[in-house]
Amino acid sequence: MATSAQLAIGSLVAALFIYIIHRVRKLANFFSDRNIPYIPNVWPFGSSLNVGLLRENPFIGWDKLYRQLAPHKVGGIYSYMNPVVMVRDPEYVHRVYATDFSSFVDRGFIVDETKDPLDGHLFFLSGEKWRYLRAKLSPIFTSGKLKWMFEQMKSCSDKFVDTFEEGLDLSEDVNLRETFARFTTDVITSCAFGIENNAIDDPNNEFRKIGKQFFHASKLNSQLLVARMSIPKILAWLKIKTIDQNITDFFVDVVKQTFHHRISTNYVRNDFVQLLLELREKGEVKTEELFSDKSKQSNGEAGNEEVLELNDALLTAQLFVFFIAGFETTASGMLATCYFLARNPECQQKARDEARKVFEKNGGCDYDSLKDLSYLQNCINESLRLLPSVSMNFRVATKDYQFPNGIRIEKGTNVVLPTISLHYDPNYFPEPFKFKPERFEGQGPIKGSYAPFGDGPRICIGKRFAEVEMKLTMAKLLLNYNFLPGKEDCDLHDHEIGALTAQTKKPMYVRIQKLKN
Ligand code: HEM
Repeated sequence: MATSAQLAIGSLVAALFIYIIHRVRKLANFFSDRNIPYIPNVWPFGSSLNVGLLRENPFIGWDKLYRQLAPHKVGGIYSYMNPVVMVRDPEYVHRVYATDFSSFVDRGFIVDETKDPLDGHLFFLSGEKWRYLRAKLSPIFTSGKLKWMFEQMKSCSDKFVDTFEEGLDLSEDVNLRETFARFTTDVITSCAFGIENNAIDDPNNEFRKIGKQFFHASKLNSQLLVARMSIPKILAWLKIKTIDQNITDFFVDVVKQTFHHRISTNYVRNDFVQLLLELREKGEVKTEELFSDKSKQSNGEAGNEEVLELNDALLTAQLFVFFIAGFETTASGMLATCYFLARNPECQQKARDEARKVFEKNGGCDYDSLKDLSYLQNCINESLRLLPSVSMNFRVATKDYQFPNGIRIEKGTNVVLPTISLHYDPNYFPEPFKFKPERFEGQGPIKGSYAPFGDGPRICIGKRFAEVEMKLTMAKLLLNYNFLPGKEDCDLHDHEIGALTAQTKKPMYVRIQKLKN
């Protein structure tokens, strides 16, 4: 005879079993219950078995699902057990990014900045905290402020171009990934932390080592990032950290020392540290531009009510994200631009002629003359189309929402905006694998189809900064060097499995020739 304790345990196990079955069925029927076309789950690996088994880069795997979901405007996929809504139609994508932003404010990360001090940054924060911080930080990225710190960037750029050949074998095909990563590390450490770093010359540079460690392409790394967005509650519950402790310690220490030095010596420098100290002291950074970015224009609700204390921990987290979000993406953009210009010599020559004209007219390149490098800008845009540093963007529905075609999703549903897939879709970019900078002339691509920096109020805050950095440096490189194709092409559809930013498995080799001036 079973005792009452055994009966109780038995009932509990049975109840748990029934609950699990119910949950699994609910998840399995998630899309059919809502009449959303979907790619079934290969339980429990998700809609793409290769992605689930860590045999393929998640975004390249999902790009295939994008094509399988044609012609639907909205479709469903599973990331392991988690349903994710993929928005395929550019008009709908634009709604999620911009028009209906108030229903898609967040990326869906769950952070506890009290436990992980570097997690409380703009990229991860949600809701009111994000709104408050974005409104406070936007004035730091205005055109006026970039002009103010342009000299720091220019001096890194001059040094980089002057020493570009050092350590490179110009008689061989060259992979410039590391070269550009060292350069962009120096720019961001100079402009953000106010430190004259020297990653260009020193392969053992501390910032470079930390950057490499963070972006180390491990399968676990990229799965963790996807998991942080698709199953954030489980990760938070399991207390899984995504930033190694030594990285946290490094940044906390660097920022502490820098703040201390600035305050104790009254040293003033045109950089982000200075602006953040101003923000901490006065609660705001004065800006000369009324609408410094899209977040103020379109969400209108950019909060002023203090929901976050602008303390050292919060400011450290922002400097950390400027570093992490700023160097690898920009290096990847420059690498892609070099690679595609090398394979398109006429475009390269046209960009060089334009740069020569601008530099001759102005006796060099100042901040204001960068706007005259419009063809080069189109070449960079086209390179970021063919290899967007960030392959896909994420949002979570922050309210129940109905798409114009009647599909309804509830608050809390994960949404993916498939940047790379839209960039490769011949409906929006005819002959998608041809390098055609002229696509960006006039009206340019249709709304929602092109978003290497995301879009709407949550668009990349460093877009302008990155564009200035890339344009200035690419122009100078083109005036001094000719880029030729390497022997082997890379495969745009085969990315490193664990890379957080886009990274083709075969390197993007180029050949470099010094120009006789
Ligand atoms: C070519 C270079 C870059 C690319 C391609 C890039 C791309 C992106 C993308 C796709 C997003 C997500 C936008 C969205 O969800 O709509 C983003 C967000 C962000 N980026 Fe960048 N980025 C670049 C450079 C930078 C730089 C230089 C910085 C800082 C100095 C930066 C800081 C940030 C931050 C803080 C966010 C979060 C913004 C928010 O949530 O409000 N990025 N970036």
